[in-house]
Amino acid sequence: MIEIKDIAKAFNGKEVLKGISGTFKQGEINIVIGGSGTGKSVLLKCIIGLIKPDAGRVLYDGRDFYHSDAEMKQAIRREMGVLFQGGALFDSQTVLQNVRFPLDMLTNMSEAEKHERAEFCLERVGLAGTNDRMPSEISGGMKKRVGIARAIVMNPKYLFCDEPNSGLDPLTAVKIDELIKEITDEYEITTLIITHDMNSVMEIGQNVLFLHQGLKLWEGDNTSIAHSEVPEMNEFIFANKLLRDAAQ
Ligand SMILES: Nc1ncnc2c1ncn2[C@@H]1O[C@H](COP(=O)(O)OP(=O)(O)OP(=O)(O)O)[C@@H](O)[C@H]1O
Repeated sequence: MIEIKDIAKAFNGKEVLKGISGTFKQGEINIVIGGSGTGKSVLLKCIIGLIKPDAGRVLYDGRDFYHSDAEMKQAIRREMGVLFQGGALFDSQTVLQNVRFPLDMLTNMSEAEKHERAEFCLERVGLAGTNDRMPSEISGGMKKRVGIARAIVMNPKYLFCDEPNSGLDPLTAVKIDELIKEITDEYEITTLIITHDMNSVMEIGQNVLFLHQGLKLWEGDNTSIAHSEVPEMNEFIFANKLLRDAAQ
């Protein structure tokens, strides 16, 4: 479980996050949604330690990240898997080398163990047999899968996905969502996704936080989202005609 408490962040006097709190439960898909520029990426970066918030706390199973010593911070970092926007693969490395990269950097496993673990993760995401392909030789959906394999290679307790569906066709996007959900269930991971994709929210969002101009305006599950009485959120979700029609 991850708890965030009153996270605030300003850049050059401009408040981007104005005190965000929430709880992300283990084994669940937690989604932060909101329009462009509402602070989703900054919040994610504050949670994973890439940007230090001006105020607030981030608790990883009770361990206060920003009030931990270097050793504890390092231990928490090793429990995180991150799927970066666009996959962020190394173009000059093969698929297998990309997946085993965290093992090379952070473990002293033998070559055979690293190979076996990376291959296992590639199989788990449906990419058996692609070890030696280069990122330029695979599709956008496959790149996301490689990114997921790399994010889970260290067996994370916490999985963070930044816009996992960006640039994918709708069918591939659904498959990626399903894969993230399956992996979350299977390994009981605390998963946090940031997105503006309402399809993901409706498909897999078990706990959804809506951000607007640096504030959390709504929180709930995907079954109650269509009945929200928050105007800003209704405007955001019903921008999608299909959802508008479905709600009538
Ligand atoms: N390092 C930074 N320095 C200054 N301003 C920043 C920095 N990072 C983000 N911002 C500002 O913070 C605001 C929120 O940005 P953020 O990237 O979190 O939005 P977002 O909700 O993720 O948007 P999008 O969905 O378009 O990615 C924006 O106005 C952005 O310009």
